[in-house]
Amino acid sequence: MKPKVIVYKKVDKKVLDFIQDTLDVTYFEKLDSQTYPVFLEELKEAQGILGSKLKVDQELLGQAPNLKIVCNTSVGYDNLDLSALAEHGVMATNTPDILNDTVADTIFGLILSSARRVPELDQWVKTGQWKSDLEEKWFGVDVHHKVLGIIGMGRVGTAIAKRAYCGFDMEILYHNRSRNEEAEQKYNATYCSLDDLLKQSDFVCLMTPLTPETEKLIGKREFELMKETAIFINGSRGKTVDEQALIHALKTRGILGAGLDVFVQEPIEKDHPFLAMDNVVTLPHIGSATYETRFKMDMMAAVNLVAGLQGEVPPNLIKVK
Ligand SMILES: NC(=O)c1ccc[n+]([C@@H]2O[C@H](COP(=O)([O-])OP(=O)(O)OC[C@H]3O[C@@H](n4cnc5c(N)ncnc54)[C@H](O)[C@@H]3O)[C@@H](O)[C@H]2O)c1
Ligand SMILES: O=C(O)[C@H](O)CO
Repeated sequence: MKPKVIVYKKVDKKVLDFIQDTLDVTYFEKLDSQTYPVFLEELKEAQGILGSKLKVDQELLGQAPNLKIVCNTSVGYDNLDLSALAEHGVMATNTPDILNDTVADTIFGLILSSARRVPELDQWVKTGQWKSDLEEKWFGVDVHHKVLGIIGMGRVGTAIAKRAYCGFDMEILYHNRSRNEEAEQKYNATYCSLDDLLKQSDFVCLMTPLTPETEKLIGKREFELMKETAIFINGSRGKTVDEQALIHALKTRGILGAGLDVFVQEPIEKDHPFLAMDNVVTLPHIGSATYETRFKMDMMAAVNLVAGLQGEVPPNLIKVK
């Protein structure tokens, strides 16, 4: 008998076929109020689950007595309680590296669109306001030859540094848990303290995982250290930033603007202050959301699932420190 698994996100047929070759799949295109109770029922038998964002904690694991592996289709795994997983003897995997370039492209989209005010000007043109030469009040700021500060110079951070250095002649500062030789040697990145990075950067880009140490890493004090002309970019997780402090910094022009792919609450509340601010560019957590990359992430998660349930070490096993 094939081991039972649950896929709880929409995946390409090729991914589903690959899993079904060796495993007995229950498939939910999404989890919502209708499908979640059925998912919980199936979880009692499931040996593996594949999907994203689901909070996997003591409570969920308590309802999954046969579970052996949880395959996240994301590189970030702050939705997983690693110590609870270890306690229950359940493996977990993620999808690193294959999304680096796609996410770095998204981050550059945010940098460019906030610096050159693309969404604002798009609306200005489309609402018929372009009737004469552009007035100075609509000008943006340059990106090229500016200073980019990257907090979290890991896999994605390094791909951002590559674009900044090779494509935009930017000077790169970074702050990280350890030195990143590749970024230093290939992209001339300079390691510095968090405070020096905040004081000197024209663009501050946050790309750390969400952990107890990085929760609200950037708050009132940090925004006050930034230049009044700085643009803040968040591609990590919403909770790495104190959103109230960011709102204050933006409203009081303590910083020039922000480009955000992630929020404390996703989807964002419809009356959230960011949505009424011209100097904020918002994206709906689309860092890796291209057809090509999402397909590769799903297939990578599927390979992990199959390997884990065939008694192999899954290629992207998350190590519990
Ligand atoms: N917006 C998106 O769609 C999207 C896409 C991919 C990744 N992400 C987020 O970005 C994170 C990073 O992804 P990655 O693949 O580059 O991970 P990574 O592990 O390769 O890099 C993260 C870096 O952050 C550093 N770091 C961790 N804690 C730190 C701290 N307290 N201070 C300074 N640096 C610290 C680490 O040293 C590491 O170099 C993910 O965990 C995820 O949350 C978001
Ligand atoms: O961590 C990731 O891979 C992205 O944020 C998608 O969830």
